[in-house]
Amino acid sequence: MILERIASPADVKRLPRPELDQLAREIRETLIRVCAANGGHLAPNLGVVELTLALHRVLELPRDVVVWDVSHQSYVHKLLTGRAGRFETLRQAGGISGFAMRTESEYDQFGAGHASTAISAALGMATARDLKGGSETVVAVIGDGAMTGGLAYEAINNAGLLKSNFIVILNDNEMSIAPNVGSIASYLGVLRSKPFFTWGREVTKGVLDHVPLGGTARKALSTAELAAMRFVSPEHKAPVIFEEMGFRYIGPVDGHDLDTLIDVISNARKIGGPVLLHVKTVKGKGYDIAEGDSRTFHGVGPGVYHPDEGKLEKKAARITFAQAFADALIAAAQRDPRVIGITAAMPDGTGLAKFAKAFPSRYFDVGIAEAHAVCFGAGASTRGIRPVAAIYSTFLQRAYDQIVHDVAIQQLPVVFAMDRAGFVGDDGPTHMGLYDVAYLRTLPGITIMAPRNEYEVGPMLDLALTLDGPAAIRYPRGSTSGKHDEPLAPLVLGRAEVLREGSDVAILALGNTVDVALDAYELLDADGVRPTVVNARFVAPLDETLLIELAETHHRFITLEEHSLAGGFGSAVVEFLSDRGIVAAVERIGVPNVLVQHASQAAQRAQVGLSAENVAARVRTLTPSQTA
Ligand SMILES: Cc1ncc(C[n+]2csc(CCOP(=O)(O)OP(=O)(O)O)c2C)c(N)n1
Ligand SMILES: CC(=O)[C@@H](O)[C@H](O)COP(=O)(O)O
Ligand SMILES: [Mg+2]
Repeated sequence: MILERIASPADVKRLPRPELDQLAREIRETLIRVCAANGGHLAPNLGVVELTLALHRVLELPRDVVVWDVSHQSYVHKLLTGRAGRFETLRQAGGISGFAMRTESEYDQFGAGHASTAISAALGMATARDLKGGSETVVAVIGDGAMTGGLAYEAINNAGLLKSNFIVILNDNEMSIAPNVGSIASYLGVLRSKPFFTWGREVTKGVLDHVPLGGTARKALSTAELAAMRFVSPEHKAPVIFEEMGFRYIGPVDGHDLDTLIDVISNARKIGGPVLLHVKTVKGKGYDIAEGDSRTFHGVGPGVYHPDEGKLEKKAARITFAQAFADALIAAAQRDPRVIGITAAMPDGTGLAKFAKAFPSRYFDVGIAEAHAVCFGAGASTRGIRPVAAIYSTFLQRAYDQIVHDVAIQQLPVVFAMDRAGFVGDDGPTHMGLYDVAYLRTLPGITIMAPRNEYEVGPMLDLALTLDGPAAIRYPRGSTSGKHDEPLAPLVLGRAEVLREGSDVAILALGNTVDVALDAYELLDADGVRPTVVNARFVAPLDETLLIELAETHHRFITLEEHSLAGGFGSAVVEFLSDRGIVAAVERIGVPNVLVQHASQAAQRAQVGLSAENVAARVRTLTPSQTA
């Protein structure tokens, strides 16, 4: 295998040209095989094989820099930068991350997981280079989906002012996770359809005829050659938005034509100022089922498809929290015509795709634009609409000022359905939903809830839609075990649910950690140890009445949460008790102040002590009859 011989980008540069095609095939075969077993972002990576090879062929890495936007498409780069031997460990505990990570390799010069950051970061790097008198090439690779995020335009705006030399490669595969939406997506479609490709290619070849190829010692392009590289065809009179904003626009270029890519990137390096190279790629390229359904193959779990047979594996699964939310939202919308659903480019993950089918005119995919999603909802709510913004906990971080300034301060009834709250598993630290309680519970007037299982999502959404102010419902990725589907007590604002009445120790569990508490109870019950188990339901308002009662009858609390201990639910309990002068010993089990790395959700839970065995052991230690 040629791939086995690639220890660094220098090896890619040395390969005879015909071997690059074989290398591309081996890379695709590796991606398909490893993602089948481990899960991962298969289709985005299959689409950038030639682009990544071209970058590695042209640039001097790691002296030069590539900043990958989101970086879910950086697997090929990883395979070419000394990580092929460990690639089988992709997304597994202790293994290769599914995203670029500064701690993983000197070739990952900027980490990511959230979208639309690459142009900003690359511009910052180019500016640092200029301040230090350096000459390295800085490249940002950003997808068409990520180009719907406002941060990208803030960076483009600034680049037009700074005029730094750097290259933005727009990897346009006409897809976000779902089809890309909005006027930027339409505009890119217009650019794609213009006859730049043929024209541009001819010009490129014309330019190359005058430029000696090979190495970095090419002569500078002449003014005439540079002018030719603007690729403005006579029949194309409309301004190119990127040109108007201070970039030299090149493209569209076939992102699977390796030779053209190598030529064009080589030349783009020689152009002064910001350059935008528009590359057309096919998401899932080279693997039929992924090409045919790049939406499913954007990101897949382990064992979702059979790599050789090229077909999806069918698995019966319990309803997920996201599906329960989608059903509850549809039911709410059927009852109340004011209810709308908003997603920031995550219709599948949040379940809103189902809502979109039921209520197409009340469904809004605003692009990768969480801040706008929240402010848009806030605006709509001032006119009597009941917006439900379904946004992953981690991505809602981006809209924090909108939550504070545009929702909470204005006391508007926007509902935040915060999916992926807690451990997300193999996506790793960029995607963990561990901070939402901390960043929300300081806001006056907000209601924060967490359902103990899938069936509690509906009542919580219904309650949220009756409130006059903002409400957030946090729920995790996937499902609960299904072992504790006992009927739910009616939901009352600010009241917890006592599930087991015991003595000595009271376990106060938030959301899906109720499962852990009930499992622990079963372990203990067998030995006659019976703690009280409470489904907290609300972080705000806290069930203060119950806390006071429990403090009188129990000598110890244990709080459980899939959230940062700093500022989380346990902290809220401790603060309340302390403020009331109630002396109670509280042990908080949750996530300490460390970055949680990629691993399975079960492993992440166990790592912080959110396992039935650990909770049972803690209860035993704290129960007087057990310690005597
Ligand atoms: C701030 C933020 N919101 C949402 C996401 C989820 N997300 C990850 S990749 C993606 C689509 C990106 O599309 P594009 O940039 O075109 O890359 P492609 O996968 O098509 O290569 C989305 C919405 C994210 N990573 N970051
Ligand atoms: C790269 C990215 O941000 C998304 O693709 C994310 O990995 C989706 O996570 P889920 O699989 O939990 O929807
Ligand atoms: Mg895309």
